[in-house]
Amino acid sequence: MLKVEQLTIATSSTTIVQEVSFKVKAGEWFALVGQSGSGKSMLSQAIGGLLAPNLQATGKIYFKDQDLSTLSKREMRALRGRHLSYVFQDYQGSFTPFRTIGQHFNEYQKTHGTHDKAARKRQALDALSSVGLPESLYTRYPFQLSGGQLQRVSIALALLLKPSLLIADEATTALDSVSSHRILELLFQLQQDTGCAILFITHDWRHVKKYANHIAVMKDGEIVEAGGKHRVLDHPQHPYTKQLIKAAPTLGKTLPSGLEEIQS
Ligand SMILES: Nc1ncnc2c1ncn2[C@@H]1O[C@H](COP(=O)(O)OP(=O)(O)OP(=O)(O)O)[C@@H](O)[C@H]1O
Repeated sequence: MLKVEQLTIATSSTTIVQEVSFKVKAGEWFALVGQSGSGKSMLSQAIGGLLAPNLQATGKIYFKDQDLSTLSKREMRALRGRHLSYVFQDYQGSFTPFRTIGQHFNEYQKTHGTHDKAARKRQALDALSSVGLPESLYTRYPFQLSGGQLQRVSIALALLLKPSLLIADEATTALDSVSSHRILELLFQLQQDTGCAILFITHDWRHVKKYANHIAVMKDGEIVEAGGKHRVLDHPQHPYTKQLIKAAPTLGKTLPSGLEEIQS
């Protein structure tokens, strides 16, 4: 579904992401972990054509076998939202303060071609209830919602058009642990329901352990190790992966993945 090949991202003076390659399969929960500043967000932005203008990307990104570098800005905009969407850590920044939640849905739906007004409203109300929110929030303003509710709305918007890939960049970092747990359970449920793949960027190994199928570990702009969850968590090869896992006491004393040892 997503294939990144030899992707390098640089400014005129510094290389930030260096020759990164990986694949995300349909329906998979792919976790990208690594220290702050290692280039995870930049990588995720490059996939959707969202890099800042001072950054240059080289290499190839294929989404469903289509080379994204061949798409025009317009085609890329159409792809975002419909086939590939994002949930960001800074969910507040995705909302315009003096527009109701309903208006946010409306605008998004119009951009992506749902022309019938009644159908838009019905779809938006259904989307709110799919993320466990009451329909009454439709007429509220973003600042009248809690952080957890607002992040639910951004998930509802991100999944509205049933994308096949959702990029969740530190989606729960700004939430308290109860809200964060609920949001992840919701994402997991929605992933089961819709079959979308998730590229999940996180610092939190508990979430990796619980939800990921596949893990890639990033350090200083490079993927230093990647593999299935069991392999990476229980039998890490790279010293940096070993160090990160060791520093995550919440993984417990049994096998870090919590799975049974593989019998060879
Ligand atoms: N537009 C930009 N121009 C130059 N450098 C940038 C730009 N945006 C980000 N950076 C730098 O690129 C590096 C990688 O940033 P990025 O946000 O991808 O890291 P990250 O791994 O996602 O970190 P975190 O986990 O803290 O979110 C950082 O050193 C950051 O300061």
